[in-house]
Parts: sequence; C-alpha cells; structure tokens
Amino acid sequence: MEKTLNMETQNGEAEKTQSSIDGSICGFESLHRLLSASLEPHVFQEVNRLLLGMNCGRALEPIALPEPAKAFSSKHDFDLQAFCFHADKELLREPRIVRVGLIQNSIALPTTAPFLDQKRAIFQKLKPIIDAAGASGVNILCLQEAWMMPFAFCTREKRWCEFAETVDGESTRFLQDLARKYNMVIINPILERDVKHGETIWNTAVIIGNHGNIIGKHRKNHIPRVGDFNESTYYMEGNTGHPVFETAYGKIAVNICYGRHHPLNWLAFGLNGAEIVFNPSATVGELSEPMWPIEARNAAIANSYFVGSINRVGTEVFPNPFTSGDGKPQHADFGHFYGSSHFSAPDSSCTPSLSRYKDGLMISDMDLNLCRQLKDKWGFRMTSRYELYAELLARYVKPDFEPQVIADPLLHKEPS
Ligand SMILES: NC(=O)NCCC(=O)O
Repeated sequence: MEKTLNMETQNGEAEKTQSSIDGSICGFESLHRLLSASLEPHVFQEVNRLLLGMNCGRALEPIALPEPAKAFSSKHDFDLQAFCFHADKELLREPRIVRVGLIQNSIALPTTAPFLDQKRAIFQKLKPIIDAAGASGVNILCLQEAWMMPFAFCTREKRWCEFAETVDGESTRFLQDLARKYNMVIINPILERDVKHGETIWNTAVIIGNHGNIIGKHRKNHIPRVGDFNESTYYMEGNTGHPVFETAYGKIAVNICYGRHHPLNWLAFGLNGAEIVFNPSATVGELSEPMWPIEARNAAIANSYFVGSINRVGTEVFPNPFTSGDGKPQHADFGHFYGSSHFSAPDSSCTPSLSRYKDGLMISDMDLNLCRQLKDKWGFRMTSRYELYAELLARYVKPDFEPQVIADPLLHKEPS
C-alpha cells in the first residue's frame, strides 16, 4: 500500500488521496499509526502526550491480551488494541476496575443479497470478534449502531424496515447466548420494531445483562436530518429519557450516534449517574470526522465519566441511486464509514483509535474510581449552577420567549 504524505498538486488541488480510495489515511490505518511511523520516537512521544493526554501523569499504557484473543484477530483479520486507564489509589475504596470492549465492523454481504442472508452473515462475522472479547475477559461490550444491517437510511426506501426486530428478537437472542457464555454485559443497538405500539420503529439499544437477561432498552433521542442521514423517514425520536443501567460491572448508559452533538443529552446521562456512556454510531468522513475525537472527549471531561465511541467501517453501496435535496448528483452510497472507535476518560486522556477501514475490537481496563476523583478535583458538577440554566430553559421553551440581548445604544442611532 502506498504511503505518501504528498497529496497536493502544484496548483494546490487535492489529488485522489489514498484515504479516499481505500479508507486509509495515506496508506495508514489511523492517524496514530501514521504519526508513529512518520515521526522520530521522541517527537512522537511529545505529540502523543498532547494528542491523547495523560492518565495519572503518564502516557496511556497498552495491555497484553491472551494468545487466543490475538489468534482470533489474526485469523479473522480485525484490528485488536487494548489499553489501561488507571486511577489514583484511594485509602477508603478499593479500585473498581472493569474491562470494556467496543466492536466496529463493516457489513458482510452486498446490500443486494437476501436480507436474512445479510443479517446472518453479519452475525457470523461478529462471532469471532465477540469470542476474542470473551477470551480477553471483557466485562461490558458494546456493538455499533444498527450493527445487524446495512445503514440503508440514506435511501429512504421503506423496504429496509424489514430488518427491524423486537427487543427480544434474533439479534438479542444471538447475543444473549454469548453474554451468558462469557459472563458479559452486551449492548445491542438495533433497529427496533415495537409491535405493541402499532409496529412503530425506533433506533434502540438493548442492554443484555451478564446472565443473558434483558435489563432494559434505550431509544435514540435525537434523529439527524443532515446530508444523506435521512433517518427521520424511518423512526421516531426516542421516548425512554436518559436511563442509566446499573449492571454487575458499573452504571452505564447509551447515547446513540447523532445524540453526541447534543451536550444536554450527555449531561442528562451524567445527572442520572452514568460512569460509562457508550456512543454507538454510523457516520461518514466527509460529514463528521473532524468532530469525532472532540465531542466524545469533551463529554467525558464535562461529565466526569468514561465514553466509548464506536463507528462502523467501509462503504455500503445500495442498489438504487438516491439524492438528499442538497444539490449533489445522485449516488448509491453514503461515503466511507471511518471506524476510529476509541475510549475517552474523565481526566481528558483517550486511547488511540481503531482502524479507519478494518473491523476491530478496542479493549480498555478502566478504574471507575477515576470518575469521582475527577469530580473532587475539578468540581464541574458542584460548580455547574444548574438553577441558572433550568430557569433559562424553562423560559426558552415557552412561545413568548425573548432572548436576553443588550444592544449597544449607539448601534442604531442615526449619525448627527
Ligand atoms: N447515525 C447517525 O445519527 N448519524 C448522523 C451523522 C452524525 O451524527 O455524524
């Protein structure tokens, strides 16, 4: 694979870069790997310190995984990375270390294949990655948004609704067996069909407990209407609020994809006591890549919790071309889903990202004591002055709201 950083022609026009061809960044799987290969080690160390932050005064440490997990990764060709977030030692509390995993994947068959075959092929593809998580002793595992189907919502064709499942449907049953087998909490983001409410369709995360039980569900709160993300054609804004699920391994919540652009959404999960918030997503480079590493990290800092960000990989081509009223010529794909799944911590450190184009499993140990330690250190929750904002919001949602603007009296005065 070509590895060149020269991407500009003499007239400054961008050539077709390696990134736009295969999803790599100049032939590298991730920015981190590009920098590591391109910089002198001591320079890379400094760059790393600023880009990824420090955890307890040190660069984040990679952790060694058991051989069977590595064997799954080589045999099935998925990116496997693992790191450890420490917390300071406390005198009155034991460390609360949990091992958490994120899985990103491309679809397994062309979108023209029979729907059942497509879904089953994704199950088959996921199985060894989940087995690797199990072999690594992962306690909590989260899959990507609508992992059991192509992200067909760009098309606006209603036939893709056939992929929707009930909360206890096929995908949940598939994962329940694995949750039991590996004593693992699994977050299962699906397209949900709510049969009891007139077949309403939702974008939902089902929380499966480590005994294979269904703990509950959360439905995506904010639905995008941007670019080809025509998701509002398919499902409604969620009606489950901001639940936090108390599991055997910690208090977790799920902020599904586009919800990451809404700071109040992140806040609400924090107010309900989340220690880890997962952000299963499906998003493409052209639209959101510069925002991706910033929003999750900011949420982790502002809310003193860990964030696990997951994005699918690959380019999904649909049978019929579509447009989205944005002046672009008709096209048959969304663009490249850039993967780059990673963890962010409340102390502003974060892991490098998984590959931009390969399936992957990102694992991290995290001492949940870090959440309270950061609250004690920075006091963001204590100093938040929520009453000010509660009062503003209460006025803002009323139809007769007047913005508080104080105009310069000289602004609209006629010159004398
Ligand atoms: N799936 C989804 O909500 N995507 C919206 C695009 C984005 O938020 O980057």
